[in-house]
Amino acid sequence: MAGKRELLMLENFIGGKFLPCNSYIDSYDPSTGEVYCKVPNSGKEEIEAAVEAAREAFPAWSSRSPQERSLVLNRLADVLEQSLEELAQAESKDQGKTLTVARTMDIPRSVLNFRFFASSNLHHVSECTQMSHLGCMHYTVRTPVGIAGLISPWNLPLYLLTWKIAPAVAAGNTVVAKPSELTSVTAWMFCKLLDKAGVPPGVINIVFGTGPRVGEALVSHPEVPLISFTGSQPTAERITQLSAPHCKKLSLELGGKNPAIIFEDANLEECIPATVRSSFANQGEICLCTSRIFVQRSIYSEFLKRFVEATRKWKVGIPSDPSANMGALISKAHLEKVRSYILKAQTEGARILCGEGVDQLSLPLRNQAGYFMLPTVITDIKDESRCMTEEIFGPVTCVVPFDSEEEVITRANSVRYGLAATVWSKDVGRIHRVAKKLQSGLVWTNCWLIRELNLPFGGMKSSGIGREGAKDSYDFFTEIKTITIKY
Ligand SMILES: NC(=O)C1=CN([C@@H]2O[C@H](COP(=O)(O)OP(=O)(O)OC[C@H]3O[C@@H](n4cnc5c(N)ncnc54)[C@H](O)[C@@H]3O)[C@@H](O)[C@H]2O)C=CC1
Ligand SMILES: N/C(=C\C=C\C(=O)O)C(=O)O
Repeated sequence: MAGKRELLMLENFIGGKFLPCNSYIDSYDPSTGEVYCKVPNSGKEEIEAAVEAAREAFPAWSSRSPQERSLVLNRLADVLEQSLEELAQAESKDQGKTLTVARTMDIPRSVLNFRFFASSNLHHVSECTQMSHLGCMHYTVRTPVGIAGLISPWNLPLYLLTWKIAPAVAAGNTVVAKPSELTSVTAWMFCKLLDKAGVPPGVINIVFGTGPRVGEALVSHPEVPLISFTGSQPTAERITQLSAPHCKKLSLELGGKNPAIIFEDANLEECIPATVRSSFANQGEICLCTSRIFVQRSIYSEFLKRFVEATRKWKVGIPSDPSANMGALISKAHLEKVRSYILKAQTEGARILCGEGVDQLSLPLRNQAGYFMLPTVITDIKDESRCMTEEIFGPVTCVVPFDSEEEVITRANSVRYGLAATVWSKDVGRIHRVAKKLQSGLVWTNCWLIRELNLPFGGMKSSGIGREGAKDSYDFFTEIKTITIKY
């Protein structure tokens, strides 16, 4: 008889120490549907302890020079990089994404997050103005805000967690972070590296558990003046309510319903593979993924045919399969939610051209209870349909025709979200016109997801509040003060 498999037991990391918790939550391997890990089910008590540790560490950490803090961040990048393979394996197992994506995107970007903010933090300048007629000068100073509360989602676990931790600590704050309870493993592994990198105890505290229990305890804590959150719009609404009595600083990076606009002069050789990737990368579980594809009518049939052919080649496989383009979705509940959108579209008269319900998924026996589905293309669907207006956050994309530039801008802007758009055309004038009129925090033209970390990242409308990036993150994680000197 096979022996009982040992579960991975995570612990909170508070004040430089790993601490057990009174209760635990099951964490599943999305590629098999089996429980393989136990995550602390923390609450108020653990948040109290983490805030206390962060409070104690703050005076010394915030008094260090930016150069000294940068040295620590660079060491952290180095030790993360030395553990790249181990972290990639763990991220892929915990999240369901392919090992290739974890190896080439998630972990390298986590390393880069520390290197990038270690460097950008050395180059901030402040403003100064003169009032010579009054014998005055004025200047601004920035100081760290204090204890930063950071809440991250499950789609890019270590990547998005470090995108918050790095700028927060670079600016001199100490942090209490709460990763998603669905994907906590790499955050816990990251804690094991902090001492080696010379991060003092209490500077980075990580508390695990669910949103309603430990997330709300963190958001409501009166000594945490700032919350940076990435996740869903309903959770952002709750965080906003809980923060309001304390007037907390908020950065909210939320979902999208991102359009791709493909004009008749687009280079389809480049556009089709890029749009397959923008629709289905990371199982469609990236807030920047395309989910509404508008194609100019004169090339609509040709595009659709070639797009469906290319989608059918986007291989779903077990995460460790090097030839797989897509792994498993995050959870059973999420898989069911994504599938329910496809059923809804069908009942509204839309056509499913490939994927769910049309093609056959083939998986090894051991993975048949995993949360896999095929990339799915929907057409003949109305702009008002739920599939065209709500964030699905899975491998599902809709393709519809359009006639004119003005029309497609109105239709692209007709949803509540405004995060990322892509525009495909060779006409430079049109690209500038359309990009300017799109209600979207990011517009990629003739490409997708080329990131420039220096520049603002974030969304309009229900896609969020605030921006992240070199200067934007620094502004968010510091308080500004204007000082007047009369001489
Ligand atoms: N980056 C994005 O745009 C993301 C969007 N989503 C969207 O949200 C949908 C639901 O996914 P969820 O995992 O439920 O997202 P979520 O927004 O509930 O979870 C994100 C993080 O917030 C925490 N959280 C949840 N409730 C909280 C509360 N009341 N107070 C404080 N923290 C709380 C979670 O524990 C997690 O760490 C997805 O289907 C997708 O549409 C999900 C994850 C990332
Ligand atoms: N925030 C998300 C993606 C960010 C990507 C980046 O900063 O490059 C998300 O999917 O939630």
